[in-house]
Amino acid sequence: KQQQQEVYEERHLKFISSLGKGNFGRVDLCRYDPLGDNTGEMVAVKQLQSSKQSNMADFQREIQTISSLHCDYIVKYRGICYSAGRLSMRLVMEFLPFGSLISYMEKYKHIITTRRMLLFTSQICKGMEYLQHMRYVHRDLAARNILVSSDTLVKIADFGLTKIVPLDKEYYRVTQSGESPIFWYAPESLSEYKFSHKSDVWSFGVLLHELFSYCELSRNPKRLSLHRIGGDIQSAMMTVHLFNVLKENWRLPAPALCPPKVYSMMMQCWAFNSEDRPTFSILQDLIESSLQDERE
Ligand SMILES: C[C@H](Nc1nc(-c2c[nH]c3ncc(Cl)cc23)ncc1F)C(=O)NCC(F)(F)F
Repeated sequence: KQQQQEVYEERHLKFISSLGKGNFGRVDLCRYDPLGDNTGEMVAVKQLQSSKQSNMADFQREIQTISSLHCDYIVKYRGICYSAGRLSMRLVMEFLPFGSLISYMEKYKHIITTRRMLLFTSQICKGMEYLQHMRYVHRDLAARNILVSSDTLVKIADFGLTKIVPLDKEYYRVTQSGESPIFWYAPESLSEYKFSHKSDVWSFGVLLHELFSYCELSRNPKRLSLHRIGGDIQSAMMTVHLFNVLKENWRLPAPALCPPKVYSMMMQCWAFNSEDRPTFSILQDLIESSLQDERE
């Protein structure tokens, strides 16, 4: 078993390739190779792009969050690399070789079974149950933030927008909207910037829609929503128009070939009133029941 390392020395962290860019950060594939013989472990290393004060604080919080999470269905924290000289530090995480769920589904959509998609759904739901137990609200649950560890294991990643729900309230209210993934947002998040476990359940429903649409770009939530509200709306009005069509009970249409029980699950996640949405543990039962229906 790989030992849990806390501090990584920059001189042994060998850059291999860039994995992608997030809101304010960049993630690279590196080999941590203290022996210098290319036998070291592969790791995913995240660093800030802009050293703006506010981003530094958010990055510190992201590190604080991910280092406190210990769950099979959440990407593992490995440690920290303090860059000599540069004031910013780097977050070292486990590297998941199969990449994001979006690229995985595009590549394997012709051979992946409904049963396997329900297994992935169940794992994400378990990860979210754990996150809720820790009083964290993810706020950016989407297929782009799910990583594939193997053909039978996916994990939740990217805790850049994650917040802790205060003890005396059931929700977290955000001040600035920033780069908002509004097409994954619950109505109360669109209208009042309120985020809770129940808004994470709404986003989980949208993620389910992505998954059962095989993460096809032509069927993605943003494109389908823009088609409904009219693509020429300027962005400031987008939130208002999206809220209004949701208020009038428009929802993302059932993906082709989607099992009725699965679409029904999505629709329950998309209850307009947050208290009418199922908890992640109720969703787990619904997923188990759908799994029974799907013989491999
Ligand atoms: C900015 C980075 N983008 C990407 N990362 C990876 C990746 C493969 N394998 C990985 N193993 C550990 C990590 Cl942390 C990332 C990757 N692949 C493609 C990307 F575009 C990222 O963090 N994305 C959020 C999330 F991790 F949820 F997908």
